[in-house]
Amino acid sequence: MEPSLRWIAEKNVIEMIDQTKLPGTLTYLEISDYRSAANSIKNMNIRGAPAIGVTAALGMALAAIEFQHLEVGKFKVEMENAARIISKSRPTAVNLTWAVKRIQNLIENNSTSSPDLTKLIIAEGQKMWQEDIDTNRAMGKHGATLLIDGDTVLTHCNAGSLATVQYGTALAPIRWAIEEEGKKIQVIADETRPRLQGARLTAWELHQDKIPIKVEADNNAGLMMRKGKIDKVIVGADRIVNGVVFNKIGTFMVAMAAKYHNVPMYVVAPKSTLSLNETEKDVIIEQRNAQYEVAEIMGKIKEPIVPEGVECINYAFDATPFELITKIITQDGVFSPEELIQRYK
Ligand SMILES: CSC[C@H]1O[C@H](OP(=O)(O)O)[C@H](O)[C@@H]1O
Repeated sequence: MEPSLRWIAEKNVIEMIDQTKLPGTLTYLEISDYRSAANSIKNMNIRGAPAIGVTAALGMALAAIEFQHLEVGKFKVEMENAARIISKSRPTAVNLTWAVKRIQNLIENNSTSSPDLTKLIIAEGQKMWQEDIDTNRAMGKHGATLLIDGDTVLTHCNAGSLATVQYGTALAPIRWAIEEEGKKIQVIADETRPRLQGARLTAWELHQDKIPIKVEADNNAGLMMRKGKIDKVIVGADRIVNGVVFNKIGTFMVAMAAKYHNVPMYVVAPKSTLSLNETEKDVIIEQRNAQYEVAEIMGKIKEPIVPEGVECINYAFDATPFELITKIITQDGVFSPEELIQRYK
């Protein structure tokens, strides 16, 4: 699976897979300014917590290029404005603001010229791009210790290569178990209404990589566990706060079913997704366009599936309490939720 985004140094642009067009067509967007980078996150051309984090950092590099002709005081003012616009593109995944803050810190800590700051920012964005891949592979190796030959693993949404620069978070242990350890793993992907990241993206990337994949309607998850057809659940995360994992809407329902059926529930997330000084009340759960996503399925159907005049509800994430989580895997290892707090708080 190729990277979901890359920096094209010869042209100073971000090239990204346009995920709104998958699985039908593989097309690419060339992003040449920071406002377009912010829009690509908001419109979910690129999505997934780590992927939008790196996109945000490279979006800041595009802003620096645009304003490097200014004297450094004015350059910094423009960069603060760019940081604000990029940061507000989506509210829930903490990787976005984490990435922007990392670039802002670099600007604050370097009293040099605008062109030199620009070079530093581009280099930092490229460094974050590579760090993401290395982190994902480390999580894959750690998480694969939890998988045995012959496992059937349920996943929800897409926390794969397309949700990161490459290799994925939740799908990383599956990739590692298969590709590095030769284990046979069957993946079941929840379609994941309303944006269908499981059906459209997880199925596409795993099928591309010849990893056994089946798609189920979201409501099948509980019965599949009751029938003993699911050995483990692995999901990603958008923000892990003290006591709660925020992830794609529907994760909480899957976690409850897993708890009821004693199916291990694993969350895979890099440290950049941790925000342990926060609690649930601090987190904004994104609400997206309900008519477009719920009633019209992003324009993929001939007519809405909801009667005209009937309002739809569309939270994009939900909150899963630690008591429903068996293990959380980061690049440092495998932790119980309690061990995670001890390690990182
Ligand atoms: C490793 S991706 C984490 C997370 O991001 C996805 O959300 P979205 O597709 O809305 O960006 C999903 O919640 C994944 O689990």
